[in-house]
Amino acid sequence: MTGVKLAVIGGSGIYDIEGLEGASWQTVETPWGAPSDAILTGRLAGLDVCFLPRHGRGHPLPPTEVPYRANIAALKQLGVTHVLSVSAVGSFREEMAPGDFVVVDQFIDRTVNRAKTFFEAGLVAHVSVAHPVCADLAARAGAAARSAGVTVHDGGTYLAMEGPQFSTLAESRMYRESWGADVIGMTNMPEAKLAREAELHYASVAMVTDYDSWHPDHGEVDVNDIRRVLAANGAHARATVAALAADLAGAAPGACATGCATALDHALLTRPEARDPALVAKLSGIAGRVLGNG
Ligand SMILES: CSC[C@H]1O[C@H](OP(=O)(O)O)[C@H](O)[C@@H]1O
Ligand SMILES: Nc1ncnc2[nH]cnc12
Repeated sequence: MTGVKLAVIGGSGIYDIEGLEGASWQTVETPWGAPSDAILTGRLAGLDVCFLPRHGRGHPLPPTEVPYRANIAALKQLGVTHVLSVSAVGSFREEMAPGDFVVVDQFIDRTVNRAKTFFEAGLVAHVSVAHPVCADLAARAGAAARSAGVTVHDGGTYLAMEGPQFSTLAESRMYRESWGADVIGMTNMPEAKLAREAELHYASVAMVTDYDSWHPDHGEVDVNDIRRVLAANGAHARATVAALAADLAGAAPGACATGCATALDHALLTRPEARDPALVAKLSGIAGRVLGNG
């Protein structure tokens, strides 16, 4: 297949992927600084694949300090078209049990301390994130996880919190009972929004590690419990990525129904004569398709 390049952003507990042919760690710089770490590139099941450990190898970066813009910009610079996030989450639903994967289809963004857009003063853009994940990539990711033997839930609302502390009991109950969230994590926002601005296909597989703090039989969240579930899930995550790569290599996805690759078509609001030339140049790697400087 031509043109498809898959990136995997590995969350907590996933700092590497195995089996890449010709694997090498590449250092990448972007106009928004360095990404979380070097990026592993190679081929998997016949597909060009990149891997970026979101928190860096050894997990030095807390969720607030992850350089989300640099991460997405670096992947775009490497020619990535499709991004799969693999993340640890707490569950608000009895049936979404530790060990299960939830293929997220909606987000509630409660993060407050992160740069959330590539488009600043001098070039304003408003993309739609009504449908924040690529429906086609999400369906493929769900099928890949099922083929790896995982219990998969198709669809779910991911509440992105700032962290790094876990939620209070009152917050946990509110997110679950009043807000209708299904899972909670600290990283998929603004990542998904930035991926949309960069016209990348983005999907998120949320690996349930705990029941947050609402569940009467499970007590509080404990990082040690999370670590244990993550260790058990590592093989499932790797098998999911391998199956997804094989699927993408075997069937050329056309334009997706979500419109990820054309998100900027009608998004730029600043008139050409009012644009900041320096920002226009800075954005060439993200928005060159519509700015004409890509
Ligand atoms: C290890 S528990 C909290 C931590 O794990 C998740 O990270 P990621 O989404 O990168 O897997 C969660 O969002 C928190 O950052
Ligand atoms: N309960 C939880 N809250 C926020 N992020 C998480 N990551 C894993 N479990 C979590």
